[in-house]
Amino acid sequence: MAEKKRPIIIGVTGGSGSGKTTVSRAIFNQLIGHSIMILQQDSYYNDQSDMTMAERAAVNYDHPLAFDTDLLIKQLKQLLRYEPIEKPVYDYTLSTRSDKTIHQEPRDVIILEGILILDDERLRDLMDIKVFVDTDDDIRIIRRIERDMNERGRSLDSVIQQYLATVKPTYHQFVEPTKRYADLIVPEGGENQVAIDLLVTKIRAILEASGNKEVFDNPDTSI
Ligand SMILES: Nc1ncnc2c1ncn2[C@@H]1O[C@H](COP(=O)(O)OP(=O)(O)O)[C@@H](O)[C@H]1O
Ligand SMILES: Nc1ccn([C@@H]2O[C@H](COP(=O)(O)O)[C@@H](O)[C@H]2O)c(=O)n1
Repeated sequence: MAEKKRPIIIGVTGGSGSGKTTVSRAIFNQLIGHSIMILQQDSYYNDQSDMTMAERAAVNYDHPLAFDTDLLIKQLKQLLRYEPIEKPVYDYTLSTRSDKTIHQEPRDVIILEGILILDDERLRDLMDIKVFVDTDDDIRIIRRIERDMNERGRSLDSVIQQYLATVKPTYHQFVEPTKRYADLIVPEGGENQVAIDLLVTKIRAILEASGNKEVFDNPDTSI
């Protein structure tokens, strides 16, 4: 009996500021016209609406327990059955989930991106390709300072304090060790065109092997 078609999941991980989002978007952009989406693990940070801002500021956001991984797995399984999901929306300035959700239709290719997606065996087991974006700590902290001050409403002091107290030690405790689960380790992130081309070629091959050569005339270009 022919195997039932199912979406493929590409996991893209690495430390904060390593270039995960850049790599994911580069893959997405090369496959526009195919049925593809990006799902960010950050959308699945725990809802903390019952906590004070002081309590939220004390949370370690780089620890596996900061995420609602059960919800992420539940929604990934829905997408794998070609069912739509109501994706949570995370607010970094308030450090909690917004009361809005985004309706997401299923797609043939799911790029799952986040710092701890390879830490949980249940998530690893759902992935077809696992990628670790490898970027030195000093480059990542410089990028993070710029990003958190410009986009996440943080002060320089708070970024440095958080980096030294939790981001850096937790990266070395939980994120960096997941490199051993990766099929591909990508130095230089979004600038590594060879790695991105290899990934896109592999994804196209998987899609063709599964009889999925669908290309849309009016592609969905939103991420
Ligand atoms: N290879 C690269 N060279 C220079 N800047 C990069 C590179 N990759 C990413 N960046 C920049 O670094 C910042 C963080 O990258 P991003 O992809 O958002 O990282 P992550 O998703 O891992 O936190 C962004 O401003 C991005 O434009
Ligand atoms: N309320 C929060 C939630 C998360 N963070 C930090 O975000 C980082 C993960 O996002 P990337 O896009 O950088 O991969 C993670 O390192 C958390 O420390 C936060 O600061 N506040």
